[in-house]
Amino acid sequence: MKKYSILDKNFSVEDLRKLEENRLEKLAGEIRDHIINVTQKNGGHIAPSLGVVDLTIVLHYLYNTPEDKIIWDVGHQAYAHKIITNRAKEFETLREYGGISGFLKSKESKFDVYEAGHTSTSISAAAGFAISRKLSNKKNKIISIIGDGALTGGVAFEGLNLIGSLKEDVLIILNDNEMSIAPNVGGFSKYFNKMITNKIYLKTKKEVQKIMKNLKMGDNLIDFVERIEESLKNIVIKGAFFEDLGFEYFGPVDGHDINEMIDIINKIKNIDGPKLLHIYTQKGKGFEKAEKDPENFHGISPKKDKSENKNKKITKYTDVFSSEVYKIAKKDKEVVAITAAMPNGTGLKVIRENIPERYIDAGIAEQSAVITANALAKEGYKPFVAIYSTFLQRAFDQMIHDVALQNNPVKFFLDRAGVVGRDGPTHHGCFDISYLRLIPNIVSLAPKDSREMRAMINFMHKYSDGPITIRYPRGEAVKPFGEDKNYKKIKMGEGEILKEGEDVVFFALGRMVKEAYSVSEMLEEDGISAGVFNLRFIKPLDREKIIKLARSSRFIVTLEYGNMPGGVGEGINSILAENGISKKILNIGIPDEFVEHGQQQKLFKILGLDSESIYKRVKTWMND
Ligand SMILES: Cc1ncc(C[n+]2csc(CCOP(=O)(O)OP(=O)(O)O)c2C)c(N)n1
Ligand SMILES: CC(=O)[C@@H](O)[C@H](O)COP(=O)(O)O
Ligand SMILES: [Mg+2]
Repeated sequence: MKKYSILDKNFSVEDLRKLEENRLEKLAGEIRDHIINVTQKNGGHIAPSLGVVDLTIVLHYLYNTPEDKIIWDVGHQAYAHKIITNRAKEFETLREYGGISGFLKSKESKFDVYEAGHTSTSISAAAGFAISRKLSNKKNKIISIIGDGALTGGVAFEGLNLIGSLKEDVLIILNDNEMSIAPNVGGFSKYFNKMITNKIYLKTKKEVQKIMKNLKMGDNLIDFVERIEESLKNIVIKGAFFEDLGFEYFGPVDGHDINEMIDIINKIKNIDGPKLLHIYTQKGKGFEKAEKDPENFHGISPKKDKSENKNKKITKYTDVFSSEVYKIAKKDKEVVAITAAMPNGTGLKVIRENIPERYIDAGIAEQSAVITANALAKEGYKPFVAIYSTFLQRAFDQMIHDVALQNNPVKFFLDRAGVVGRDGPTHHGCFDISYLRLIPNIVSLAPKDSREMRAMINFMHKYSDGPITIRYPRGEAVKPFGEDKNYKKIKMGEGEILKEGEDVVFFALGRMVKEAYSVSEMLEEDGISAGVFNLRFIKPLDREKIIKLARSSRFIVTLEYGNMPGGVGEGINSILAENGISKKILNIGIPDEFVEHGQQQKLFKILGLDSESIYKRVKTWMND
């Protein structure tokens, strides 16, 4: 037998399949070490990935991947999959610009058969692959792995519903670790828990099956079995939820017992039709700190970021939101805080801990969270809904059909707006400016700095005419700057003139106001008089001041931290066109393409959004 090392450049998935079963545990240890070492340096989803190392080995050991398709839900737990599928060395570049992605990427490997980043898509994807397999007369296997958290997302159930009716050969593996990012919530979570812990149920089910097997026609035992079944009805019927949907249910099985998993998967592999295998695992398995605190070790920061910020007192936009919402909620009993499974990331943890009666975690169910908030607002409550920009995309229809159409005063806090960094294109919050601008009735804000953000949150709290949103980026908040004597006076639809200038005027939004301000100072040094207008509102735009300033300037530049199609730049262009103002206009923002993963500041620069790049671009453009 060839000696193996997972870091050996030539180690391949074929080598794994040649290993004796009793060597797999050692391999699991080696893979865990590699994951721990790399994530300590680069950051990343350490706990979810450590939890499924054993399962990943078993799947690649038993199945003929990539012909047999393994679909990972989210993909944040797929580090072992990457390492096993011939990327062990490259894994050292995890989440670096140009390096290995933190999620699945088809262009990275043919083993990454389906890309994700948002949860709960793996079951519907399996349905698509199963239909394709049938239409093309293929025989490959299809396996989806979904976490208990991801199974709180409605689309997962839509997928189950479809596969159950298709009756195709698909194996869904439910990886149950009782954790979403935070402890998992909701009825299903309790239900799974019961299935794992209810040993009586498991034992008795086996007993009943044994009795049934030995039963002969006309046997008096029929009465006896019926009585047992009757008394167990509740439990057995509950356990049969997946079976009623058309799946054969197996488990629960210890997801760290490689031999047991090999055993059961070998047994069920060739059973036709939809199957669900329930495994239970420990998030963070093999790394003590992560096992003890899986919530904080769900995803960790890169070492570099940690050491850079060690002695710095930084205030993040999330901190500003968190402290402000807490202050407001303490005083106002009508405030209800709502998250879709992200109490930590959004900063709502403080409400969970201090005002639990007015804290709702809807699960990974953005659509449901938005509808719930809408009904609460209708009843006179003040829902503060905190959802990342990227995840609110899931609830686009609810924003239109429920909230905006009924014009209820729901307050939305869109964290991670703009480029988030290492998570990459599935997570960048690039589209909210465009997708919210097109919806009637919704007022939207973006703060230029932390002080303005506080003022805006208080403005939102008092605003009761309809839905209102605010967007802010991931990470450190811009420190208060500018004259800004009137910062407390946020008035509906009014922007703020920060600086006047006749040569060029910058209409800047949110995070970009600071850059515009710096560029204006650089231009002043070149003798170019530059004005800066802080838009404050994405919608409604301050038409009056925009027209006035545009008329009094020779050049116009718009700046936003979001994708440009449908953005504020386009909004300003149309205001100017409507008013017959024809001047040279430059729209700056994120171009109409997906942005790769990498360090946040680096991406900001690559996109040309930093003041140096803008300055150079504007100077060239003015001279063209
Ligand atoms: C639509 C959507 N909302 C929120 C998230 C953020 N998120 C990523 S992983 C995760 C928890 C997933 O839990 P589970 O599926 O049980 O996987 P585990 O991390 O426990 O292995 C959440 C909430 C997301 N990726 N997609
Ligand atoms: C996998 C996933 O979707 C989350 O874990 C996400 O990576 C969190 O992002 P933040 O680190 O910005 O909270
Ligand atoms: Mg989980």
